[in-house]
Amino acid sequence: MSDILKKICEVKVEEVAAAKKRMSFEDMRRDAESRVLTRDFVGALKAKIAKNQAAVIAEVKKASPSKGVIRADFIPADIAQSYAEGDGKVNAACLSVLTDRQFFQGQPDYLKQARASCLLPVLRKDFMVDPYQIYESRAMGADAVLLIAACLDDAQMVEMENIARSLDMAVLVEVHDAEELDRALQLKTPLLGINNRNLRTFEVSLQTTLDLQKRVSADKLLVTESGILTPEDVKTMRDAGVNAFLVGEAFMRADEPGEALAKLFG
Ligand SMILES: O=P(O)(O)OC[C@@H](O)[C@@H](O)c1c[nH]c2ccccc12
Repeated sequence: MSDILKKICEVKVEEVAAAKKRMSFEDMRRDAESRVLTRDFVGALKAKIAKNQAAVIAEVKKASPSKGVIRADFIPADIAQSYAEGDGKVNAACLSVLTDRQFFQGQPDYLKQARASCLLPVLRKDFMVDPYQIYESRAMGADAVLLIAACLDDAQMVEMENIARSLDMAVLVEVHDAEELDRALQLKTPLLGINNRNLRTFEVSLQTTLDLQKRVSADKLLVTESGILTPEDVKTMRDAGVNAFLVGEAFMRADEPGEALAKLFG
C-alpha cells in the first residue's frame, strides 16, 4: 500500500474509534436502518447509457492532497444544483461528495447539503476501513459508497459490500492494478471503478483504464476515474467502450460546474 494511502487509512481507523465513542455501533446501525428510500445510483448511470449518453458521476471536491485547494468558492448545494441542471440538455447522472476532512477538506454536511438540493443519487467518497462507516454513510444520506480495494482485504470488502446491500446502497469498488481488479471482481456489485491516478505517485494515466479494461467482463459497469480533462479524453474512453466517468477537478475549476460538464460531455 502506498504511503499516503496508508497514512489516510491509519487516520481513518483513529477517526472511527473516536466516532464509536460519540455514537455506538448499535446506535449508528439503528439510525442507518431507520432510513428508507435510497436513490437508484446504478439505475441513474444505466439510464444515461441506454440513451447513448455518457454517464457522469460529478464530484463535489474542495481540495485534495496532491493539489491543495481546488475550489475556493465552495457551496455544495449550488454545485449540486449546477450538476443536476447541466446546460438543460446534458447533465450529471449522479454525484460523488468527499466527506474526508483531513486530506480533502470535506465533511458529512457537504453530502447532506448536496443531496438535499437536487434529486441525484449521491456517492459518499471517503476511505472505508470499518463496517461502522457503511452504516454512518447511510445515516448521513448516502445512496452509494466507495470501497477502495487497496485499503481492504477480501473479507473486509465482502463484509462491507453485504452491509451496503442490506441498506439498499450501491457499491463502487475502486482498483488501480490487476491484482486489485481480480479481487474486486469477486464482489457482487456491477460498479467497477478504475482509478487512473496512481495513489503512490499521484501520476495520472488514462492508459490504466485501457489496460485493465480487457480483464473486465461485460456484465460489469466500468467507471473510469480521475484525470478526465478534455473532450479528447472523453472520446478516447468512449471509443474504447467506456461510458461511465467520475470527474472532479475539471468541473471544480469552472465557474459553473454544470456548464463545464455539458461542455466536456456534450
Ligand atoms: O479530480 P479528478 O482528477 O477528476 O478525479 C475525480 C476522482 O476520480 C478522484 O477524486 C478520486 C478517485 N478515487 C478517489 C479516492 C479517494 C479520493 C478521491 C478519489
